[in-house]
Amino acid sequence: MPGIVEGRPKRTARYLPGITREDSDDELGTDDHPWEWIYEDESSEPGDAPQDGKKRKRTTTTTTTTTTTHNGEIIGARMGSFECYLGETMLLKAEGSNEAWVGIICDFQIDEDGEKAANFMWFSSQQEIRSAKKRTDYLENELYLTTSFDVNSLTTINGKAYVMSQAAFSKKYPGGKVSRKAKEFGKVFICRRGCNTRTCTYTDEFIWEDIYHGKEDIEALQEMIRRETKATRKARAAKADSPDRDYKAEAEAEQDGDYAPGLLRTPKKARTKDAVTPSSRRKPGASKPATPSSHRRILVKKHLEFTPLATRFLSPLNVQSSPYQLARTQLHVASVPTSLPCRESEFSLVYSHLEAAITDGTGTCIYISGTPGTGKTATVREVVSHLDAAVRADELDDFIFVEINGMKITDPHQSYSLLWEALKGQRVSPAQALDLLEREFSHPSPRRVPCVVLMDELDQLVTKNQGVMYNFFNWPGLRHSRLIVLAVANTMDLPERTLSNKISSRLGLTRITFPGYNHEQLMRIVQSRLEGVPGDIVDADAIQFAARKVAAVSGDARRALDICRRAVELAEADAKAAAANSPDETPNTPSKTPARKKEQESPQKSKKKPSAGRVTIETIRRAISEATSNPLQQYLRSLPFASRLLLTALSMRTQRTGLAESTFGDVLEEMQRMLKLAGESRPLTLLDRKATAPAAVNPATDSGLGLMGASSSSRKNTSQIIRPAGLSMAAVDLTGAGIINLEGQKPERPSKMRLAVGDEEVRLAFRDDPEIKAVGVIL
Ligand SMILES: Nc1ncnc2c1ncn2[C@@H]1O[C@H](COP(=O)(O)OP(=O)(O)OP(=O)(O)O)[C@@H](O)[C@H]1O
Repeated sequence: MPGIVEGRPKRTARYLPGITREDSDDELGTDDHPWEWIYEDESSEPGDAPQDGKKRKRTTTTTTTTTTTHNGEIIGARMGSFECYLGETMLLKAEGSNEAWVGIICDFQIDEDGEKAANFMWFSSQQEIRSAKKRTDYLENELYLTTSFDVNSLTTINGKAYVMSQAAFSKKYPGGKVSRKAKEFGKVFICRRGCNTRTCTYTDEFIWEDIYHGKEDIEALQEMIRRETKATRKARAAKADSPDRDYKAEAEAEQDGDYAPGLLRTPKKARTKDAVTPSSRRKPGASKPATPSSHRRILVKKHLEFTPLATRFLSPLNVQSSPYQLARTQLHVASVPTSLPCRESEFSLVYSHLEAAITDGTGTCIYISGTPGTGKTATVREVVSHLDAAVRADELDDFIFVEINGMKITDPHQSYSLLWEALKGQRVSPAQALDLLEREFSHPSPRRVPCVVLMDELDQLVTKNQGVMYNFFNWPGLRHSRLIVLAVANTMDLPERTLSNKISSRLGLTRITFPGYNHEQLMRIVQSRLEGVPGDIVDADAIQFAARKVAAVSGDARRALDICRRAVELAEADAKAAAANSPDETPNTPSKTPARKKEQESPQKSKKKPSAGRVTIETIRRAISEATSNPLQQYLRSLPFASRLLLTALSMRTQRTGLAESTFGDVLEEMQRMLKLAGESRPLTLLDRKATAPAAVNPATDSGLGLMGASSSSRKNTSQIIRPAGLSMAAVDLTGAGIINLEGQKPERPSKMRLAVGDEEVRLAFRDDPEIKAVGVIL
């Protein structure tokens, strides 16, 4: 097991947070003995509570595969003269951490690493309970029994712990303290409550000696804690009232980790978390995932009856004085829509994966891919905000959320620092953070709150050795991490390309692909953004026209929204101009104009609506042509062919790989590929106006910088060339104009290059370029 102390525990004083305790090496002795199983002898009584200190007849073995030679169950383990039994309370410790844990042995088994291990039911100290729900009445050495289990190697055992009620403690230690000289100093704890540490809910007070006598009580104890800590959770409150409620079935279905008391009694095969799929781990009573359009009522705790003025939220309807302003605001890509039409199934899928992982306390990695503007980020954020609402409504266990955007950090390694800060609130360097995260995720910590990480623009987090991507994909699979990674990228195969097929298939990513929107979907998206805008200022066919134009190219909602927003601006300007010409016309209320009134009263009579102040097909056309005739577009279109081809190849490469950065050599190869395809499908009509000496070069056989020959001998007549020097010059010119960023003064094959303008600008500029089309490129 990574990170856990192997072999002998260290002889150092260790502390349970807030509770001083001694190291227990004295109990385990100083010699390195192997751990041996202790089997129940047939003549011994099954289920004796080991805490009573009775000795039983037993047999032992040091091998892990000889269970068949023993008829009895494994009831304990021995290292030298130290023995521990099922149902006993133990102290455990972990390397690199000051923490020590107290847990009850529920089961012996062989762990995933083939080591002798035990499944522990944990106690928690009050320091480890997050949030403001900490109790204020805790005692110095008080522990809360939790519903969390964890399998740990026996080598982490550090001695025995003694748990008792407050009354028993006072009776045994009338002075209220365990003497420093006593053997059990630092190992005696009071337990009077159970706690669900992830929801921070507590059971009523109990008397430890009444409820726990030994291993036979574990199951009932678990059920009691689950029942009592759940009773305050609204989603399950109704169930608690049901007389038929089957706590045992629930307890089994809701196990943290894989342990179900009574189910796993032999060490023959350690169960792994992969044995159960996330969907089959869903609780029978768990709420169904909400879809954005389901409008599920989320019960949010209400503490105050009034909202202080300073934090009152005003609806845009109250602050937007005109329908145009409202439409512009709602169509803006930065505005957060109330729902995401056409993404219901993707929302459900992401929601159910996340809900299951948070509930089960497991890690998972979901890889989300799709072309730009297909709602990947918006959907994930929507899911997280619904999950957050569920937490606040006590329907879901608490979780931490952190967003890491590859575009917003200067160095991919900063992701480590961001994650550590989200987990612990401490700022450390990336190298330190990596070290701390490695330790954190490889150590058991049953109280760990699940962490959801959105890694957006993943392609920007690619590093030379792919360390960042590998770690973020790998950590969720570590048994103790409770890390849920949502990796968002534009291409489906980024993990395979950057990490190799072998590694990425081992990582077992859950993949969700977001397809581009078709025109009907884009129409619905725009229409939903215009809901509540008074005045009917946008024609339905105008929306359809915009949607069709965008769907034909990209299926990008961002682009459709941008075009429509610009069209609204144009219509608003028209309305203002019309109002200036006619004092009766009020630009803010187009429907109140006499012409509009008449038109609304008898729509049949006036077939053609007056366009001033409305968004019509014509307005959309203007918006599109404006977008395509801005100075950047004009500049791009006026570039020489070599530059246009270079940019096209770079854009193609960026789209194909999902990586913003390519080398000059990669881009040349991309051109070679394009030309080869074009050469196969149609005669080339490449023109390099700067070329002085046309020459035929076969693109299929030529390589390197001389690849730009256009044709084989059969197409000699149409062949033109672009010289390597032309391409290098084009790259230098484009760098100077700020269109691309290029590493170094002069392009070499390994020089890195990337677009410094939006990829969509390049596609827009050259989409209808006849010479680019002739190369067979469909942008
Ligand atoms: N189904 C939808 N309904 C409403 N708005 C949407 C929908 N899908 C996308 N949008 C809007 O389109 C814009 C782009 O969406 P988003 O950023 O989620 O796309 P993305 O797929 O993450 O793109 P990129 O890969 O470029 O980051 C946002 O303003 C978002 O609100």
